[in-house]
Amino acid sequence: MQENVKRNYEAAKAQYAEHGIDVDQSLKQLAQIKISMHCWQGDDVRGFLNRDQDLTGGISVTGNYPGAARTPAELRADLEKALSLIPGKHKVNLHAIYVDTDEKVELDRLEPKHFRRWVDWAKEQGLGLDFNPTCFSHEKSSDGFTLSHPDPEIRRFWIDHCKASRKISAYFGEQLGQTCVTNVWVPDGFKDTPVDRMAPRQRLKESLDEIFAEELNPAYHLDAVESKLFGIGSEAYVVGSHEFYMGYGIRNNKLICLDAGHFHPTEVISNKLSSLALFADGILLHVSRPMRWDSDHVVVMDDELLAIGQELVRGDLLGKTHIGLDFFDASINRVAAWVIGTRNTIKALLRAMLEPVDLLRKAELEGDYTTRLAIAEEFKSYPFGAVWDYYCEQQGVPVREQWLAEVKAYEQEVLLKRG
Ligand SMILES: C[C@H](O)[C@H](O)[C@@H](O)C(=O)CO
Ligand SMILES: [Mn+2]
Repeated sequence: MQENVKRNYEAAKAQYAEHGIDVDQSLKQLAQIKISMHCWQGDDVRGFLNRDQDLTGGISVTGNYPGAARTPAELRADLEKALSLIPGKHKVNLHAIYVDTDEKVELDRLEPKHFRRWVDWAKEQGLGLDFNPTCFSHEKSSDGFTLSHPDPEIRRFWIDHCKASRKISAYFGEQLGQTCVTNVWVPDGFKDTPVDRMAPRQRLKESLDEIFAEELNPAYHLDAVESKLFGIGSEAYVVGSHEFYMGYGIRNNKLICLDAGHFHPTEVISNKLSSLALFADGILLHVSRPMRWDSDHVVVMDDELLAIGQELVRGDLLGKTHIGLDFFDASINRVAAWVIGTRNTIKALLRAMLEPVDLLRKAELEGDYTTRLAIAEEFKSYPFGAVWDYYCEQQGVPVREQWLAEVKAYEQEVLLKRG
């Protein structure tokens, strides 16, 4: 261990201890938290199933930074590089289009065997896996509708795809001995004001009921549903709105997925967690950074990220929350994007764990808002960075920006050699 890292850590630990904060205990807790790192940052949400298909579904990736992964093997190598620079043991979140098989197979016919190589790799790396049906970037979603489509044949295709996805998820869970969360997000919606808001929602509900009809072992598989306010091309109306999935998830014991970019621009998901936690079985987060819209920028240490960490820690919600990431930026090195966003998410949790919550809560209960504000502000400059450095060193990953040199070397040696 670097001498200065250890020395700074001991000094920081003593400062926190003065307020009753057990830093070693916090680091033990932090090491238990798995972040689900989304594979789609590695290749701009292209996948391997229909590589010539444009990205659709009202989401968009901009930038042309060289080195995007072109094959499952390249994507795994990039993920490995990123994960080697992030402290802790985590999960990788796959979309169905990231299937790794030599067979030509359609989305509704996918089977666990088509993902065997991913499972072998995850076992080898000691990782968990999460999953998502891909209800976009396909000819059968070209008019913007999938599970709520008025045509029963198209609906059937997407229902079967989602059912197949649950089987794959259960297989992941069984093989890896840990829960696989499978998140259903569909882009369905209208660009302009609809006449009938009810019928598509009724159809979506019926499709979901059929998809979830088969009970699967929750030790290995959990379902989540993700809402959205608007997308590109669904500005006026999204079938799977927040109210729709709040109702659906609570009534049917599904995890409710909150994506940081899926609400009104001044609305924050941190303020929703405590309410949702009182009524929902569990929560899935898509930690993202909306820049004026659902732009999926790389997660940085901003107020909202810290607020999410604080809500999870203060509300004791880490046990019922699955933390996933959802950003995609093709204007910077994609491995660096993962490292920055994932390290920040973990760092925000650490910052939240190093706050004198009991003291702040007591001040609030007593109506002493002066103390609440004063202490909260002073703690913003407490030496959490020294604790973070120590944690990185303890977990065997680079301290501070030292990881960047490794990414730059990987860029030279691997990424820039891709055509
Ligand atoms: C690729 C993801 O499934 C997608 O980003 C979804 O989670 C979403 O957030 C759509 O806006
Ligand atoms: Mn999302």
